[in-house]
Amino acid sequence: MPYNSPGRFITFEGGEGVGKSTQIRLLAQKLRQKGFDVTTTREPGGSPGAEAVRHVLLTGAAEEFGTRFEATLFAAARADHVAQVIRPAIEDGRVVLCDRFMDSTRVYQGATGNLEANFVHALERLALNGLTPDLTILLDMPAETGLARARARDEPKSPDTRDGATVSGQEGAPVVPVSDRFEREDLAIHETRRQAFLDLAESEPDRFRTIDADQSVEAIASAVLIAVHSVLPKGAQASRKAGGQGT
Ligand SMILES: Nc1ncnc2c1ncn2[C@@H]1O[C@H](COP(=O)(O)OP(=O)(O)OP(=O)(O)O)[C@@H](O)[C@H]1O
Ligand SMILES: Cc1cn([C@H]2C[C@H](O)[C@@H](COP(=O)(O)O)O2)c(=O)[nH]c1=O
Repeated sequence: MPYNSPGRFITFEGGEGVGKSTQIRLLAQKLRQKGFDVTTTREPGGSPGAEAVRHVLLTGAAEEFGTRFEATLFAAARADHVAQVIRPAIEDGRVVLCDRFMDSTRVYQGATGNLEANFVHALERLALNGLTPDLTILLDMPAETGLARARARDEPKSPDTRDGATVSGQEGAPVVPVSDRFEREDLAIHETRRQAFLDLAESEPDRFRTIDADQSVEAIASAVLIAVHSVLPKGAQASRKAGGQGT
């Protein structure tokens, strides 16, 4: 998105349970207090069509058809999400905060799903249609710690009440199982994903900011805010109504 447009697109990436939803919620609150109009969303999902596909992907119902099939479903969901929600929100001058985006496909289906790079790139080009995040926050921590957090979050709750099954603005979205099909994979695979995210961040230093997620919620939130300030439109907050409603 051109920097003379007030809209911004910020994605959060990282392994399981690293605190993406927590930080998006806190950042959205902070930005709204500053007067920005904020849209929070997530992948897979974020639009009615994509939310329908989310359930198929996360239950593992598509797994038996192979990684190409799953990756194509992720891309179909993303294309709808971009067209129906993300691009219109950015064009409307909103700050869009998205929980996972194209880098999750690069890592989960590409690096650990053994999908050929040209297949991943072709899907990405179709789904994004020219859009790229202004900033990607990578929350990094040992996979074991993130998984433990995710499991502690999920365990005491029934599948129907999982905190985090929906993100702000997605209430009423289809319920997902307590742990998704990817989360259940071996620790070694999750460690490979961690390294693949770090490699992506190193290869695109202008887009990525990597933050140590093995700190207090507050310390991470401060680091996130500093990173986000570098891409926010200067002076835009003064011209926007305080407390703008995100979806
Ligand atoms: N800095 C932190 N320290 C300790 N616990 C945390 C921290 N940040 C988040 N948590 C807790 O860890 C759990 C996972 O956090 P959260 O749901 O935000 O992660 P996530 O990255 O969105 O997870 P997922 O990958 O499963 O979507 C939650 O119970 C949350 O309250
Ligand atoms: C966008 C995207 C996601 N995934 C995987 C990563 C996670 O295991 C789940 C999403 O669940 P979350 O815990 O609610 O973040 O889906 C993927 O494999 N490929 C993707 O493109």
